Amino acid sequence: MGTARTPAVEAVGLCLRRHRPLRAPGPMLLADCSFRIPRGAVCGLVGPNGAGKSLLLAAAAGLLAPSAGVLTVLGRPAGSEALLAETGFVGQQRPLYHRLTVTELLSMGRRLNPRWRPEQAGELLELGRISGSTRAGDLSGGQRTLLALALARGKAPHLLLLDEPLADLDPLVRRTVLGLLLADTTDNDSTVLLSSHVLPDLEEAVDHLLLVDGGRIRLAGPVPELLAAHRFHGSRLVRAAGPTTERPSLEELVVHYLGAPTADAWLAPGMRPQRGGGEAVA
Ligand SMILES: Nc1ncnc2c1ncn2[C@@H]1O[C@H](COP(=O)(O)OP(=O)(O)OP(=O)(O)O)[C@@H](O)[C@H]1O
Repeated sequence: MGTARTPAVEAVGLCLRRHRPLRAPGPMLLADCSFRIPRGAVCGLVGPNGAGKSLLLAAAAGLLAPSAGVLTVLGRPAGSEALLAETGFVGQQRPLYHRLTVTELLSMGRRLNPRWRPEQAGELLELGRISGSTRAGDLSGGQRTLLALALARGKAPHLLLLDEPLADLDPLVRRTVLGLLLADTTDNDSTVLLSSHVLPDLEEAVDHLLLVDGGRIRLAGPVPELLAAHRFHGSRLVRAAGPTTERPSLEELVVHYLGAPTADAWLAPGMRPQRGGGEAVA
């Protein structure tokens, strides 16, 4: 495990190409992404459909190898074996063994994970009124999401990577799940990186934001810093500090950047990776 100052996730010049065996290199899916997410953050990952959010999460989970650049998770190269116990990943497809019951899956989680916390898994199952004897394949979509989240959270991981975990949860459950994840950052010393298109939910829960578009990082920073660096000039959003009354909401800021795909990227100083001597990567 890294020191307290080691970022939870750090990418320097991260590139990912479409893999095309025995053919010329495929198109670039993630291009020269550089950012750092500090420990303890709840970081929202946003961007349009096809932006590269799932790829970034899968790369951090060690499921896709970078074509170039460096991706470090909790101070180790992404994909290191030691990170298996330290990270929890819930992919968009929620892969579960459909023929196994909830109890069997939980027992597998307990046997495979040295820091298994049954109560952390149990809280999420209760939210979905999920019984242990049900086969995973017989659960509803939202219940399957809660089971996948329970298996990831039960590991008490130091980094949770969640791909659209809120999409099929009802509003009350969504709010409760976000509250639990937020509490985990203190109780478990964990960091959460979660992708979502539901901006009002994110606005309440996240303290950091990463906006990806076309495989590139467009915005990265603590939410208060991002908002303070922009202001409304009449109805136009401009990049300049101003009084709090002229600052955009998180949703307005994200929508502005999505509608202006050629606008320069803005990375808060604390989210730029540091070179060896502490110099920030531009
Ligand atoms: N396994 C794969 N092989 C090749 N290309 C892929 C693969 N998965 C995704 N892509 C491509 O990479 C790009 C980014 O996809 P990704 O799934 O990361 O988008 P996303 O931001 O998560 O989108 P959404 O919000 O729609 O889920 C898309 O152009 C997609 O076609």
